Amino acid sequence: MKKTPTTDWLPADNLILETEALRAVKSETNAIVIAGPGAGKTELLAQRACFLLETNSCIFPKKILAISFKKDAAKNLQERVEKRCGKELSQRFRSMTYDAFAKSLVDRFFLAIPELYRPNSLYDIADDNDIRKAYNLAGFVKPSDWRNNEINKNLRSDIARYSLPFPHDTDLPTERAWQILLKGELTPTARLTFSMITRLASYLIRTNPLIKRSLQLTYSHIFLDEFQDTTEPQYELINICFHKSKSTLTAVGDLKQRIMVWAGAKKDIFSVFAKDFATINYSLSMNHRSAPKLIKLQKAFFSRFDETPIDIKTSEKWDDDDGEAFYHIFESDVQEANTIAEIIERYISKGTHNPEDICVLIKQSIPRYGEKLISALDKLNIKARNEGEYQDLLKEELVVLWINTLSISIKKNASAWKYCCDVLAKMRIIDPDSIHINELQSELKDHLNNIAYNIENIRYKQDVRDILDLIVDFYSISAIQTVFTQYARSNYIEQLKEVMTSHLWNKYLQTSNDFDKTLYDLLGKDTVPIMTIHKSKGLEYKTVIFIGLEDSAFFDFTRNPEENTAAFFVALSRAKETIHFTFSKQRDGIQNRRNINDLYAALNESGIVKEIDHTPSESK
Ligand SMILES: Nc1ncnc2c1ncn2[C@@H]1O[C@H](COP(=O)(O)OP(=O)(O)OP(=O)(O)O)[C@@H](O)[C@H]1O
Repeated sequence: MKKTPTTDWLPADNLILETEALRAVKSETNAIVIAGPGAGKTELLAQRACFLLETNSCIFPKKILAISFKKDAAKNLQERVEKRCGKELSQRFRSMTYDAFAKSLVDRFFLAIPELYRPNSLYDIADDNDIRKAYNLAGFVKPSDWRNNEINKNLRSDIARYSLPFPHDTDLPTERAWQILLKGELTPTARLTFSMITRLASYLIRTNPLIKRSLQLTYSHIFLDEFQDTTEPQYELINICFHKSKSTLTAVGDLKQRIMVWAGAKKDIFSVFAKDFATINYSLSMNHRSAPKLIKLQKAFFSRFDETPIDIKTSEKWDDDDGEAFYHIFESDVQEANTIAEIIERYISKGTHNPEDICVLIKQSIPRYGEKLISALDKLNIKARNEGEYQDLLKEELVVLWINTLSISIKKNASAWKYCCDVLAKMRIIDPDSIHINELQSELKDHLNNIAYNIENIRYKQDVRDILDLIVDFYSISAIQTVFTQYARSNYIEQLKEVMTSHLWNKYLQTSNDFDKTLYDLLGKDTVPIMTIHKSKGLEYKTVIFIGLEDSAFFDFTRNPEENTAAFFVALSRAKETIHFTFSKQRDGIQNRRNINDLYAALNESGIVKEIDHTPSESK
């Protein structure tokens, strides 16, 4: 294996890293990298992976484990590393979500879980309904309370707070609910939330020193992305797995983007981690993403956070006066939808933007803030959709396999063909460069003909389901479960099949039975993404349009100003060149901007936001 001396190593793709970033990339100790939006935190992790693998600082055959929150973030990082340092080296880089990491431990070492805590069967993922029912069966929640959101939230966090083993005399209801969910007393199968799976994984590692040892021997380096959002159960797992080990941990994050405290993010995570793992801290000062004027806008928010502000530098690719921000005032959400749709149409028809370059962001409810805009865009023949519904689905390995296989069944597509051949070779344990690959390819071609025939004969929704089954049968369910270990336990494959069947069938009808267009639409091509701020984390767009800068969108601003300000900060920091904010005087009643006055104060302080009042002059 070729090895680059550490002194000769240069960042991949000729990227220039600021001094602190380069130090963090080459760090030999546990480290925290704190940096604002667009500073290149994700890029830094990709470069560090290249450094460790290319210089063999991650000594062969040891591996790197990268843990993110969202499936798309984990997948993007995996792809970035593969692109930067090639297929062979990147085989020693494993990027997954916290949920997938915990679940893979529970699934792989299922029988090592002590009997009392072992799920009774293949388990499903529990939702709020399951949790309520479990507490109810345990005698602690009345069905009449079921519709109370606050109760739901508390039950979910009680379940998450409960660390194993039993018993905790102080919380018998939760202990009983745990047992009900674990042993499938509600349904034939056990139902677990991801926080329960994470607690189970921690308990498994705590009670099995050999598994812990093998984990530490496998992974010499651990990356933790978006560290500011780490919850207590997640930190417990990381700590149990790697505390006092020889593995080196690198955590990257930004306190200004901490928007998951409501979901249990640990507020003192950086200081606790720094103490437990004796970290060296690095701080980055570049923003590679946003134009200078938008950086000015972001800076106006810095004083709102409990963090020492640093002087952010912009990329040299911009001119000083690049970047624009607009604040629109509308009479009603109908006027808002029509005007914003026209603005989007102008961007697209001028040729400066593809639909995917524009992102519509909403604080919470897409039906309330986005539906009218979707209809107004539809009238202009512009597709827009709630991207959050597709984001995770489209990153599922099995979904990627389905889509690629379907796509090469109907027309040539070199990258999809290569993907399917590579996966098939892996499943059949055949070297892609050996002569046996020809047999495998002709087997795949026969199968594709069969699928193409079935696609041509789709009449009912069931036909779509059958095609997905056909594909699973061809690769074989056991091979899928071996290569994509996340499907090893639980009936997740069945759930995915149902969701995919519905999406494909609906789009097939919408596209007048054109299966090629069906796939194109499913992938969100030529479509304006609409999503909540939480779904936009880590993403970036040429233009961002934030709908509804109003009190009711930030309904708990007064109680929780910091997290709400952080949410707004995440939204505005997704934009590369332009951002629009809207305020509508009428949206299901009169809207105000009194409680969120501080957000407006910051926009004003920046001195760059242009106000456009669209209300008819008689009602101003
Ligand atoms: N050293 C660099 N030189 C040039 N461009 C870079 C560099 N590092 C990152 N970028 C680019 O800047 C943008 C932001 O990078 P990245 O997504 O890694 O930032 P981040 O710190 O993770 O952002 P956020 O926290 O806002 O999600 C991306 O388009 C990335 O390709």
